[in-house]
Amino acid sequence: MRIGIVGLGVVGLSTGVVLAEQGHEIVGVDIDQGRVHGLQCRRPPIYEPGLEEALNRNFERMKFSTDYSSLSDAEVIFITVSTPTVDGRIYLGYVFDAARKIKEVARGVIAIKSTVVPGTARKVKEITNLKVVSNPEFLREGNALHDTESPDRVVIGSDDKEAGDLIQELWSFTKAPVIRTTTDEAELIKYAANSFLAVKVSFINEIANLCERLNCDVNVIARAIGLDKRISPYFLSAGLGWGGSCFPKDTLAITSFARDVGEKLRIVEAAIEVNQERPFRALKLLKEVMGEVRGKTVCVLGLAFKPNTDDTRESVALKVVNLLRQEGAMVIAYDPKARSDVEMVTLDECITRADGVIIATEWDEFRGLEPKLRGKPVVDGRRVLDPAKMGQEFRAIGLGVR
Ligand SMILES: NC(=O)c1ccc[n+]([C@@H]2O[C@H](COP(=O)([O-])OP(=O)(O)OC[C@H]3O[C@@H](n4cnc5c(N)ncnc54)[C@H](O)[C@@H]3O)[C@@H](O)[C@H]2O)c1
Ligand SMILES: O=c1ccn([C@@H]2O[C@H](COP(=O)(O)OP(=O)(O)O[C@H]3O[C@H](CO)[C@@H](O)[C@H](O)[C@H]3O)[C@@H](O)[C@H]2O)c(=O)[nH]1
Repeated sequence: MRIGIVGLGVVGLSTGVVLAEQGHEIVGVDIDQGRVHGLQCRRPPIYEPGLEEALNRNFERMKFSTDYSSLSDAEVIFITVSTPTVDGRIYLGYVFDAARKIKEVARGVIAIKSTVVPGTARKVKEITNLKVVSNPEFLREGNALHDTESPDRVVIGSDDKEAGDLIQELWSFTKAPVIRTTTDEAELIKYAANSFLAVKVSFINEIANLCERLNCDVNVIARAIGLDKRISPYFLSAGLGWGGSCFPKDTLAITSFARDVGEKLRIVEAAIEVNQERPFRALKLLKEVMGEVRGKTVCVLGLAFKPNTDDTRESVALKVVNLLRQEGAMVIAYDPKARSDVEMVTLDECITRADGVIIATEWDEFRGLEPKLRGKPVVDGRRVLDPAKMGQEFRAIGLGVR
């Protein structure tokens, strides 16, 4: 099948390479000239494990362009453009812009993969007069290709049976359970899933706060409650909180959307509030072991919002950096992949030069650093170190002082 992809970020590219691997012809369109040019030269614009290799393997079946007319004979067109939150509300301008341009050139079925509030697919149908299916994406960055090939479920929201059947057929190779819904329900499923996961992390972070007051370890609590199948062990890692390109914007988008239709999502709003406090928590713990940070050099280990990505969007690590700077500290940082406006140094230099250290992302490289870090004021914000191997000047999220 000839498949169009509009928006070549992590979602568009993962969808593209995975469907190309299944033998489909892919036409990718993006308004970002640099991004398209890089892809034409086999260079992905982002770091995602396996992406460059998959792009090279399937390059013969993948075309990239800034010109929407290349979508003219595509049978299915995925919309995978950004849907940022602006002033606390979802901004759908990129989706509607894509829809208007698709309308000019194409006749295929539109499948919306971007995360959008309920009612958006119906609006895209009004704009384009084409068949529109909501097919939300649940991939995680760092695992994007695996999650696209082997999702836990495929959600297909469609008010037109034939169009829904076509998209269902496209993903049938995944063997994942398929949930057929209305477009509004499919759109809401995506927000309910992300909100639930964000709530789960904020919940364990509140228990972590309590553990710090007591002689308790949140990891012990999380392990024990996670063995209850109804709770499950996933998304129970206490730390500096959730960041990234999805949870922060999606929880804001759905809470403001809910308010607009007359409902307050109190639990999701509380989860946001808990999350906003996380960087302050890191600073509080650091001050406990090194006193005021003014005039001192603090090393932040990890800038990406989570390991195995170079993505720093809404990264809590960067919020910690800003907070340290506001307090008058000089900040240096090390991250295996991510970059920022902070002075970047090697791992060894970061540790040697620092008066204090905060571990902000749980890169594997940071495990086993106890001998190098012992004796320095250290805050383990992601629980990668063994507290038994650290000295007095050590604090960890969710660990009471013993
Ligand atoms: N990042 C994730 O892990 C993830 C997972 C599931 C769902 N989502 C959702 O999928 C969507 C895309 O996310 P992403 O992280 O891939 O985004 P991204 O910002 O990395 O990429 C989006 C791309 O869309 C392009 N674009 C914007 N407007 C366009 C237009 N009118 N025409 C053509 N191209 C246009 C941008 O130039 C950019 O290259 C968002 O709605 C996001 O919430 C993201
Ligand atoms: O136990 C946990 C799990 C996650 N996090 C943090 O939560 C954030 C999000 O992590 P993760 O969900 O792994 O990353 P994303 O790639 O943002 O993926 C989420 O957001 C995507 C975009 O909507 C969805 O498709 C995915 O299903 C959903 O997991 C990160 O900052 C993590 O550090 C924790 O603090 N503790």
